[in-house]
Parts: sequence; C-alpha cells; structure tokens
Amino acid sequence: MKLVIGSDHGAVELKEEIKDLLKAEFPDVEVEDMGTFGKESVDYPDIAEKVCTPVAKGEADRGIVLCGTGIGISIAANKVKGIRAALCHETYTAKMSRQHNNANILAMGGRTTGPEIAKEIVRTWMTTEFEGGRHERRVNKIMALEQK
Ligand SMILES: O=C(CO)[C@H](O)[C@H](O)[C@H](O)COP(=O)(O)O
Repeated sequence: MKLVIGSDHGAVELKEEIKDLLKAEFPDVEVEDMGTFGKESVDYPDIAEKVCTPVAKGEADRGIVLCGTGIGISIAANKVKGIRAALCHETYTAKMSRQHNNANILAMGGRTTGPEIAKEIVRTWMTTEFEGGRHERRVNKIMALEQK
C-alpha cells in the first residue's frame, strides 16, 4: 500500500508522530510526505490538494491530512473528486469511516487530538476494511453526487 500524508503548520508535530508510527508498525506501507515541513504558516487547501490528488488518480491508495482542527483540511479534501475524507476524533468513528464509508482519506486535528489518541485512530483506520454490501450502494450514491 502507498499512503500520502500532509499537514499545515497546525499539525506538523503530529505528522511526525504518525510517520514514526507507520514506519514502526506498518513497515510494508510506503509513506510519502507532501509537507509542510516547518512551522511557517501555510494554507491547508494547498496541502489537501497535494495529498488528495495522487489518491484520486490512483497513484496512492490512501491519505492522511492534518490541520489545527482537521475541519478545514477535511472540507478541502472532500472537494477533490474521488475523495471520501473522514474527520475523526476517536477510534469508533475511524472504524466506521472504513467499514461503512470506505474513507480513503483520514483527517485529524493537531490542536484538538493528542498524539496517543491520534495514533490509536491511525491503527484502527489502517486495519479496518470496507464491509461492502448495503454500504457499497450508499458509497456509490455519494460518488454519483460528483457527477450532478
Ligand atoms: O482550517 C482549520 C480550521 O478549520 C485549521 O485548524 C487551520 O490549521 C487553522 O485555521 C490555521 O490557523 P492559524 O491561526 O493560521 O494558525
């Protein structure tokens, strides 16, 4: 699996924690960091675009986007055709976002979610599969909205 990750200046430290977790616990996952790489202020829609474009094109399988709250970057991510971004603050939502929504982008907030909770969310999100069935019909309807 290839995973792309990115954050604005509000979650650079959390991005590093998550990259360390992925390296340690998911060594087979290829991780590409799309920035940002410092504390200088950047605009989260630019980061959302950098992460979501390769996922939407099928060049990466999944992505993780981070900003201060996760709100702005998840809104931006969901504007990219083909993206289903889920903003998660705890593991139940992360699990459901995979089982029911087949989320291909996980969003979290570096100013709202502590690193240990965030790591649990990532573990859950990375290891939960889409259930299909009735959920596939609904996900297909979500994707059809992009054509209207
Ligand atoms: O978009 C956001 C909120 O929806 C993110 O939290 C941003 O990181 C935040 O808005 C950035 O704020 P800053 O005051 O420019 O650091």
